Amino acid sequence: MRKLQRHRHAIRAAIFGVIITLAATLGLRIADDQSVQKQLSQELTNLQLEIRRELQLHLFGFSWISQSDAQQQNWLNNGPEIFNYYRHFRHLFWLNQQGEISAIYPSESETATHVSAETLTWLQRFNHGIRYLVPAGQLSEHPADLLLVIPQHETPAVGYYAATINMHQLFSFIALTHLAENTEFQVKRVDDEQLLFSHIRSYQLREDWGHTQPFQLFGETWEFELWPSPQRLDALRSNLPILVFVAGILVTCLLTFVLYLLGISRVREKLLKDANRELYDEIEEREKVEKRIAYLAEHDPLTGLANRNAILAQLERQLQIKQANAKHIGLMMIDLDHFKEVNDTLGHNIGNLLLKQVSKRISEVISSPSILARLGGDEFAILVPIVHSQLDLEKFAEEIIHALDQQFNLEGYEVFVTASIGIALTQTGDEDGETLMRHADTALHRAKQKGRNTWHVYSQELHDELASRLEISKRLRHAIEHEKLTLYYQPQVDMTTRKIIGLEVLVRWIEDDGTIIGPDQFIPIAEDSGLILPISDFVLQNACKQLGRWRQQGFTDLRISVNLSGRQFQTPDLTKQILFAIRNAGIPAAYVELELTEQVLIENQESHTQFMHDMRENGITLAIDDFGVGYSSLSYLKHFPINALKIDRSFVKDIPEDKDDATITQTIISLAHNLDIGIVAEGVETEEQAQFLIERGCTIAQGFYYSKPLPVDEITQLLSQSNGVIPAKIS
Ligand SMILES: Nc1nc2c(ncn2[C@@H]2O[C@H](COP(=O)(O)O[C@H]3[C@@H](O)[C@H](n4cnc5c(=O)[nH]c(N)nc54)O[C@@H]3COP(=O)(O)O)[C@@H](O)[C@H]2O)c(=O)[nH]1
Repeated sequence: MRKLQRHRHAIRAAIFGVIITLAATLGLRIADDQSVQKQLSQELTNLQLEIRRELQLHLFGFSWISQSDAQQQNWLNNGPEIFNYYRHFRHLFWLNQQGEISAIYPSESETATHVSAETLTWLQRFNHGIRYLVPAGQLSEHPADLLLVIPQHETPAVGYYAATINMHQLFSFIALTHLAENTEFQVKRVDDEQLLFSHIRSYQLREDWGHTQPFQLFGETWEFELWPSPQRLDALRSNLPILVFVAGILVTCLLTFVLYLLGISRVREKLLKDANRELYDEIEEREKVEKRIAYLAEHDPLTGLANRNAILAQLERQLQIKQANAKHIGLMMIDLDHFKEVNDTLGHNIGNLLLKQVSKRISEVISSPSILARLGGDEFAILVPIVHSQLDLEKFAEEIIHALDQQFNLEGYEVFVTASIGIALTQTGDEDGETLMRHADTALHRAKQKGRNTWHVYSQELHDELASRLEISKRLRHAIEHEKLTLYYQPQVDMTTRKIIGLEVLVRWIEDDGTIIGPDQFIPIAEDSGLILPISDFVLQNACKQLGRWRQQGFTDLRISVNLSGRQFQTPDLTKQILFAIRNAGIPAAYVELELTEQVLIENQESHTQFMHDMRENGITLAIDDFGVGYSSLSYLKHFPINALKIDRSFVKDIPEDKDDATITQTIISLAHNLDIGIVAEGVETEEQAQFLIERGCTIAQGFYYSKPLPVDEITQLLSQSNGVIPAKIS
């Protein structure tokens, strides 16, 4: 259908062309046929005229003869001459008044001797001297013959001059001399349809092409008829209609073909145009994509800021062309504190809004030629190409922290966010961009460690410290693999009876030379490197097994407290791991307590809540370590199934002298009582501290006053002595 549509002009031209050609051909053919009809009619008229002329000739000739010599014998004597000149006479004869043929030429002719009375009566009506042309009737045996009669009623001649005309011969002569070739001709009498003459080879076209004309005689009417044979008709007809038809068809075909070609070329043109347009669209699209790729290669799609690649490239450039008036080039790395919680609790859309607004606020603080970039996630960087002193950057960092200090309104949510900032400056001028980035990142890490919402400047000391941490990390891995870790236990004592009721498990690293490295020195490094996981597993497994041994020795009331690291919560099977250790050791879960710091607890509240419920369901107790130094909000206490709070030793250290610490300690004890959970004081070192705590209702404590952390042998010995009651003073 579409193809037909495409070639509609060619189809129309073909149809119109054929119609016009046919119409023209038909019109010409009709006109031509009319002209042929006219010609045939004219030919018939001419034929009749010729016959008449021939008859007239014979009539005049006969009159002249009859008048020139009225003697009947004489003109008959002139017969040969007359026959020679007027060739179509058949007979000349004289009829007397009685109707008898008294003389005839040629004399040997066999004809009737007299006419009938009827004919005679008929002849007698003719006037004297007037010529009559009538059918020969009984005076000739040839029905077509005519009779010329001139009545003579005066003497010496009384009778009739008569002559029969051989009409067949006359017709033949006329047909021979005046009838066109291949033309059919006939003469018949109208009255009886008697055929008088025929010059016919074919009747084929008679019906359609026959022309008739009457021929009036005295007494009867003949009809002349003429029509062409097919050959004559072909000859008569003009070739013009055929030529017009052929020419019309040719022109139509040519026009149709041209329009068809035009149609094809139009289609091709359209296809070409479409292809061109598609190509242009594609090129345009590709250019857009390329621009987008180029843009994305240097920009962060969310904030529109420069990205890591762009700022690194800028940094490299600035390092190369360091300006004369700049002492240093600075790089600040900014990381939002606890951004993950915003994402987790309010969703990614709000998280994205926050990132946009943070980037806006920081942009408002910085000025040219500094460049702000988003490195990814919640991490931003600022390149400061001209730095006169470190102090400038420290002030700048403060400004940024201050700018973020105000709440963010994000689709109805009020969100507070702080940032940690790592600062790095060029010192030697030999630093490359990657190094400066790494330094800023290291400083950022330190700022986080410092408690977040602060900044830290990268320094050689920091570098050395990190190098040392790296070294420790390597040695620690080696120590874990070669079982250089051991467990110490610090008694938790009922201060009223001095009886050991539990033991906190504390890990130690014994070096080959016997040096004991405390967990303060390696736990943070282990947490950073992930080594805390195998360490924690080692501690838990061995502590449970040791409790199992002690229980076998009869210390069945004893409870162990094991510290959990925040990193452990990132392992999916922590619950399984703990339950396995307990079951593997064959100890009741109720004698195992897990200690978590407030900080660990607050991070990932949801997963921790589930974990803590799992623990409680299995009978394991939970204590909050270092209570009071972490978060100001205490509402989380409602949500977690906690068994005990451990008052941080920083509050215990200066009681009872320090009124603030005394108040805080008192408050924590009251809080635990009100919540109906246990309370343990950490770091009790003096009798006064113990007394203060006991008087305020805190009876369980842990501290050097009762016992330092001890290896398993010493603890076993201590437990065995005095049935687990701590002597007044041990050192
Ligand atoms: N995740 C794990 N953390 C562990 C593990 N073992 C220890 N730790 C944590 O390391 C921190 C340091 O522990 P440590 O050096 O063993 O110090 C403990 C005690 O020695 C110390 N303490 C106890 N009483 C006193 C005292 O009277 N004075 C004083 N100056 N120090 C005292 O306190 C530490 C125990 O504290 P806490 O855990 O908060 O109860 C420490 O934070 C350990 O938690 C481990 O296996 N896994």
